[in-house]
Amino acid sequence: MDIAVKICGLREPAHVVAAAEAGARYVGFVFFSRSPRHLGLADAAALALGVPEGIAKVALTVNATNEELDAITEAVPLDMLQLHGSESPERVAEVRSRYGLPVMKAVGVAEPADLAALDLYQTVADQILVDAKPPKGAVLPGGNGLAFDWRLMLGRVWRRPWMLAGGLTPDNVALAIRSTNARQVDVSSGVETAPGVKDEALIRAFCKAALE
Ligand SMILES: O=C(O)c1ccccc1N[C@@H]1O[C@H](COP(=O)(O)O)[C@@H](O)[C@H]1O
Repeated sequence: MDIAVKICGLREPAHVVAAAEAGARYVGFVFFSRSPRHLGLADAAALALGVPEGIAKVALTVNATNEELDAITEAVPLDMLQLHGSESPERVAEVRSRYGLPVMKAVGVAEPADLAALDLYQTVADQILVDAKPPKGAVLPGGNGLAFDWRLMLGRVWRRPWMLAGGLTPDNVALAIRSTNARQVDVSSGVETAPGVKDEALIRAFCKAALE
């Protein structure tokens, strides 16, 4: 089975190397100051330069303004924008056209009613990211290490490529793939030893479990 892995929230060159060597197809950089994974522009630009050809560099933003997105896209060589806030379908379409980059829109899922948003966003985004809905009052809209009930995904078909996220770890990613039929998986906290602290061995273990 051809599975694509995204390792999100990278901050260290050694972790980019580990992700690349382990077969990840996407690496994510977080531009959200409240996240322990937040990167400044200069650090992100330097990190992006070390990403091997063929691995997509994804900028994760949360309700970013045009000014913020202008600064990010001017400073950092990117292949995709991940919109992880409450961006409307119109805003997703605007960002896609303004920056000429593929856009992946994240949608938080906790119950069947949440899936309707996926139908809507697939009409304007290049990809959709199905993540767990954050708990009420959470500081972060994602990256909380929280999974949702994968049975909600049974029988769902979308016309756009989609990625499964939320609480994935080296221990559960194979089951998550089998349970949801996902062809793409995204992880952040599941390959960390503390919030924002990635671990090479966990990155390699996650990729191995997802890809074998
Ligand atoms: O990782 C973050 O800090 C983050 C901040 C704001 C929005 C999203 C964030 N991460 C994304 O959340 C999902 C799930 O992460 P986890 O594996 O459950 O920790 C994933 O798509 C990350 O890209």
